Amino acid sequence: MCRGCQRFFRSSGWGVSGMAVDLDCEELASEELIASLREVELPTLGHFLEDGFCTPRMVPINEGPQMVGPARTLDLREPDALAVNRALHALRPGDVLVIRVASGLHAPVGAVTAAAAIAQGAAGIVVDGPVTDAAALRNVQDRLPVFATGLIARTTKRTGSLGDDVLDCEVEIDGVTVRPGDLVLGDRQGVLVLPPTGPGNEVLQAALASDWGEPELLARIAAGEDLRELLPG
Ligand SMILES: O=C([O-])CC(=O)C(=O)O
Ligand SMILES: [Mg+2]
Repeated sequence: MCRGCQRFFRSSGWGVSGMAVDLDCEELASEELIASLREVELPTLGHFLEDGFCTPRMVPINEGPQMVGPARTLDLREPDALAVNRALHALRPGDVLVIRVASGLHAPVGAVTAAAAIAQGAAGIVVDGPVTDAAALRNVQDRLPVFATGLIARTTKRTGSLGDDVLDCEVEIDGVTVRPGDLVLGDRQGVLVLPPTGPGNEVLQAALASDWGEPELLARIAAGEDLRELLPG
C-alpha cells in the first residue's frame, strides 16, 4: 500500500535546490517491500551488495527489532533543538528519522526526542553524531531502534538558528548519501541505506533464499560433514 504522496524539501539530488517537490507514489517503498526487508538479515544483503553500508563507527545504541523504513532527514548544520522539534512534528508512522550533526559533538536525540518519535510511530532513528540519555534509549529499544556514533552529554540548544531548508534534504550519513524516501535499514551490525525501490527483486529473493538455507548448512557443519563439500573453495 502506498504511504501517500508527501511534499519534501530537497537541497539537491532529485529536486531543484531549496524547492519543495512532490514525491511520486511510485518512488515510495511499498509496505510489501518493507515487510520483506524486515525478514532478511543485513549481513546476507552484504553478500550481494557493496554500497550503502555505513562504516563501523555507526553503531546500535540499543538492541531493538530490525529497522526498515523510509528516511526523513534533518541536516543539523548547527545544534538547534527547535529544528529537531520540527523534524519530529513532521514524522509519519514508519519513518526513520536520519540526522546529520555537523559538529559531531552535540546529541540531538535522547529521552524526550525518542518519546516523541515513538508517539509519531517512527520506525527508528539514525544519527551521524552522538546521542544522549543512554538508559532511556535502552528502555525503549523494543519500540525505537537508535543508531549513532556514540554518546555525549552535550545536547542541542533552543537557538532557532536553522530554517526549514534543513528538513527533508539530502544528507550525508557516515559517507552514505541519504535522500528523503530512501530505505534505511538497521540491525546489530549497523545501518544500510537503499533506494526507495530496495535492493532489486533478484538480490532480495537470493538473500531470502540464502537465509532460509543457512540453518541446514550450519547443522551440517556442526554434524561434522566434509567442509570441502559444504564450503566451496
Ligand atoms: O534535547 C536534546 O537535545 C536531546 C535530549 O536530551 C532529549 O531528547 O531528551
Ligand atoms: Mg534529555
